[in-house]
Amino acid sequence: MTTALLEARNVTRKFGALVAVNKVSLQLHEREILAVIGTNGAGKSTLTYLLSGELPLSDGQVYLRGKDISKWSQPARSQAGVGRSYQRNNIFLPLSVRENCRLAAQAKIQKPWQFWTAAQHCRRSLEMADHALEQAGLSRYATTIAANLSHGQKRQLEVAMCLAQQPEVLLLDEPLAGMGAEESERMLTLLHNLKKNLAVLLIEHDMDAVFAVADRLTVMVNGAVLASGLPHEIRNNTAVQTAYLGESDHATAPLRPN
Ligand SMILES: Nc1ncnc2c1ncn2[C@@H]1O[C@H](COP(=O)(O)OP(=O)(O)OP(=O)(O)O)[C@@H](O)[C@H]1O
Repeated sequence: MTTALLEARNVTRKFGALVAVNKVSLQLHEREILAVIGTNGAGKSTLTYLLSGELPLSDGQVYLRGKDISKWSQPARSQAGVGRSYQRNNIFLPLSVRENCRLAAQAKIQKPWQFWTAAQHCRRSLEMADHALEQAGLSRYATTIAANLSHGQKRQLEVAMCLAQQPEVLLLDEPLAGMGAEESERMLTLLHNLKKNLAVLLIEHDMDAVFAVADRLTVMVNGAVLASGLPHEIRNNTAVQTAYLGESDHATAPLRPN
C-alpha cells in the first residue's frame, strides 16, 4: 500500500467537555474521493478544520505524504497542498470570476520578499486562474461579476478558487448545499473530473450524490468513526443503518437498495 496523501491518526478535538471529534483515523489516497458522512453535529466540519489547520488538535496527528503536519498552521498546510472550500460562500462578489481566481492563485505564489518579481507572479497567477476556471467549467464566465452568478455557479467558483491554488488534496464541505438538480449534476461531473488529478475529502449530506461519486466512505457518529469502507459495504452495514434510523430522509439513503 502506498503512503497516504493525507492521513489522520486518532485526531481529537474537544470544546470544553464536548468531544466533537473523537480519535478519528482515516487515509486519503491519490485520485480518490473519500466521503465523510454522518448525522448533524457528528463532527464532520470540525474534522475538516483539523485537517486544514484552522483548528488546533486536542490530540492525534495529521500527516501529509507521511510528514507530520499536526502543528502546521493553515497557511503552511495550504502552501503544502491542502486546499479547502467552506459551507459558506467565500467569494469577493464585486470582482469578476477570473479576478477571484487570480487573487486565490496570487495568495498561493505570493512571496513578499521577492517584490521585484511581482509582474511575473501576476502573469503566473493569471495562468493558474485560467487553468482553474477551465477545470471547473467556468471559463466562459471569466469576465462575469461574481455577484451575478447563480448559487450553483458560485459554489463552482469556490471550487475553482481552491483549484487555482493547485492543491494535491481538496477538502470540500457540502459543495452541493442549496443546489438544484441541474447544478448538482454539474458539480458531480466536476468532482468526477477532479479526482483524475487530486484527492478529495467530501463532506456531503446528499446521499445519492455521495454514493454516485465516492470511492470510499467514512461514517461518523457523535464525533467518532462508526464505519469505513467501500460504498456497498457501508450501504449494507447494519450499524450504519441503525445509526441513521430516525434521521432525516437523506440520511436513510444508505438503506435504499442499489
Ligand atoms: N467552535 C465550537 N465551539 C463549541 N462547540 C462546537 C464548535 N464547533 C462545533 N462545535 C460542536 O461540535 C459538534 C460537531 O459539530 P460539526 O459542525 O463539526 O458537526 P457536523 O457533522 O459538521 O454537522 P452538520 O452536518 O450539521 O454540519 C457539534 O455538537 C457542534 O455544536
